[in-house]
Amino acid sequence: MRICIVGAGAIGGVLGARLARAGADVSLVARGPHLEAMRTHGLTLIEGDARETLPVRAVETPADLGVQDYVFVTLKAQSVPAMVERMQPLLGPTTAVVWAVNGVPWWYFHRLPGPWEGHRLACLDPGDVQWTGLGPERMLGCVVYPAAEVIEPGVIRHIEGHRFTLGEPDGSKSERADRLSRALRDAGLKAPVRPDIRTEIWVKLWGNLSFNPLSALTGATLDVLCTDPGTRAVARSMMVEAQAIAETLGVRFPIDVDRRIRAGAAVGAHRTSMLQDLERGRPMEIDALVTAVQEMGRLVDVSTPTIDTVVSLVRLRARTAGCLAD
Ligand SMILES: NC(=O)C1=CN([C@@H]2O[C@H](COP(=O)(O)OP(=O)(O)OC[C@H]3O[C@@H](n4cnc5c(N)ncnc54)[C@H](OP(=O)(O)O)[C@@H]3O)[C@@H](O)[C@H]2O)C=CC1
Ligand SMILES: CC(C)(CO)C(=O)C(=O)O
Repeated sequence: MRICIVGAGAIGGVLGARLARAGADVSLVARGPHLEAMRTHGLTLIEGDARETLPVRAVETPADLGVQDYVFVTLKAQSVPAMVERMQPLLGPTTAVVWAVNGVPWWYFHRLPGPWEGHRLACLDPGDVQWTGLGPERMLGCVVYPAAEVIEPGVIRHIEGHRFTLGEPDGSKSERADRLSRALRDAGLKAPVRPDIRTEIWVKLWGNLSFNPLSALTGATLDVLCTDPGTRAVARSMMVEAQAIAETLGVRFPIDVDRRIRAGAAVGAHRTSMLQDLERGRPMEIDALVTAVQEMGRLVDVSTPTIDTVVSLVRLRARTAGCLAD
């Protein structure tokens, strides 16, 4: 089974190191000093007090690798369109593309029974580049629960979490999802296959759509955002608006907003990935995490006053810091 990880930074690095350690046929696509470090010294994974360096196959050009059985996308959402053409040599007729990216996926409405089946979200896939170039039928949903960080080139700190929940967009039980789940389990990760991946996406997204922009606006860590009465109230209102959108689209949340906020607080003094991107002067993942939810609100006629306010504030924050993705 040939597995490729496109965008092997923090999350892709955890996956790559775990799969390589388990003896899987895995290749990593990366760039810059991080790629050079992995080529020269191997990929170092730090988990708690354990530090291990593994030899990995790491390349800059996907064409060097040929057709794969599974291609994990672990890029930030806004980096994917520019990679679509370069990914073509990895894709054969049966290749599954595992969408391990936070936020609303561009294929959200693919095979979603109901009036919006096949609808395209403009802010996520302008010009349908991903829809045409990757193809929604290749997509296997994946909700990423671990937290990780590239602390220096070639070195990943896996902070917590082991679950990569998988699911087919049409909710079917498939051999490709089961096979990948077994491979991830063999690598010591948790990879349950769920019949309703969109519910999982929304539960994770609840936190990202509110905590991430609020952290970028305030500089606060999760524990503070979730307990300060002011930011907690703003996050809660955004989550309630998002819940109304998701429920209109048929999602039934297995937990309530307050439990989700408590789970965020329990992560502790963590700087969200959006805050980290802002601090490092990197493009912020605003559209997949927040703007797409606003766009879905317009689609299903649910008003989103708090989300609208936060979108405009965080976009301006990103623009003034030079961190607005193109
Ligand atoms: N980190 C975390 O704790 C969590 C992240 N997520 C989600 O997972 C996804 C991945 O995030 P994360 O791993 O943190 O992101 P990272 O930025 O650490 O990893 C992405 C990697 O892709 C590389 N890259 C970007 N463009 C290209 C290109 N054209 N060619 C080759 N390499 C490229 C980046 O390189 P460069 O650095 O040079 O840009 C980077 O190394 C995101 O959607 C994120 O929201 C989900 C849960 C937790
Ligand atoms: C906070 C965390 C790790 C989990 O919600 C995350 O997804 C992010 O920082 O973007």
